[in-house]
Amino acid sequence: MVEQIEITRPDDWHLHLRDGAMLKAVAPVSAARFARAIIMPNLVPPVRTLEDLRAYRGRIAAALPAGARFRPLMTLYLTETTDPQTITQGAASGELTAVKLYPAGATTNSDAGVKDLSKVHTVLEAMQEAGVPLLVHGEVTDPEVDIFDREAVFIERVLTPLRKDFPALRIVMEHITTEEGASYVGEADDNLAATITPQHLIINRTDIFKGGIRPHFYCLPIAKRENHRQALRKAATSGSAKFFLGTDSAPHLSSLKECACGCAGIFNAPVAIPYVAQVFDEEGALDRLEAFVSLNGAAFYRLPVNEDKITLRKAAPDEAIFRPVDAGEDGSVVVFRADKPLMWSVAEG
Ligand SMILES: NC(=O)N[C@@H](CC(=O)O)C(=O)O
Ligand SMILES: [Zn+2]
Ligand SMILES: [Zn+2]
Repeated sequence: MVEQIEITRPDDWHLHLRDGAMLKAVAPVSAARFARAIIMPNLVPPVRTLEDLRAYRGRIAAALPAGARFRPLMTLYLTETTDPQTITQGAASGELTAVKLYPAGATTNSDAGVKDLSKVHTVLEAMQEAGVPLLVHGEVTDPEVDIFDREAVFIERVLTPLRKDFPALRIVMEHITTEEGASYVGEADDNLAATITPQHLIINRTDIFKGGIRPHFYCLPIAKRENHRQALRKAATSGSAKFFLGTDSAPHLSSLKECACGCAGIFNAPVAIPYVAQVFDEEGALDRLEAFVSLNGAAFYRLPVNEDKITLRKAAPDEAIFRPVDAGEDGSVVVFRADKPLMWSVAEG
């Protein structure tokens, strides 16, 4: 029985760090565990220009503890007025790692997103040309489409035509939640990859309503039926280089989740790696954990693999890991906790 493993330090390929007091509260949490992270641009207002991007990168740097070696990989929020030159310049200078597509209205802070994809064709051409990946929140916003079907319908209505129009564009389907998503990505060419979150490997839609409504299990895309969770576990542990960890750690004040119309987003940064280790252990795939959390994402983004290591141990973590994170005078953020006990912890690193 494996009791301890050493792996290359992980990266987080989908992270919300927010701004202001929240940024100060959560940036050190991710920096303590991950070497790098793709920083989501859905601030209010969003990160739309290279000036916005530089200013945000500066605020992130200022929120990190002295001596932290964490590297934020910056992204821009795609809008119908994004200038293709911004892409070309950002790619050339190395400041821009990726561009995020939010269908307008699909998720938290997506109002400034794209309503009509034909309006961003020249931007997508510039991205394809410069090798800048497009990260997609893959859900349609058509109110007629059931919330549990929005990802599968997105693949059919948006992703397939998009890939046909831009065959050389590198795309990450963020936080996949369905069997359809996993098999579509698994069967596609190497220009398409997907991130998977810890929570979608752990909870299904029934868990959201177990014993009452559970706002801290609510995120978008919403967790689906058990067969989908099983398909995601299979994809993550398959060894396929197309799947990698994106925590989608998305902090909201507990007051904004525990209310009549709670926000979508799960904060998991303190526990993401231990929970993913537990999933891989349960699936008998600990030998593939490093690929999922530390190697596959770097390969897709054409970045070097991290040099330092971390050690994971099969032992319950200190209870403090679940303590709500204080976000200043506005309140605190509840940490994701599955109903099943967590039996893995980060021992060193
Ligand atoms: N995942 C979520 O439920 N919420 C994210 C946005 C997103 O990643 O869709 C957030 O910014 O809160
Ligand atoms: Zn999203
Ligand atoms: Zn997200």
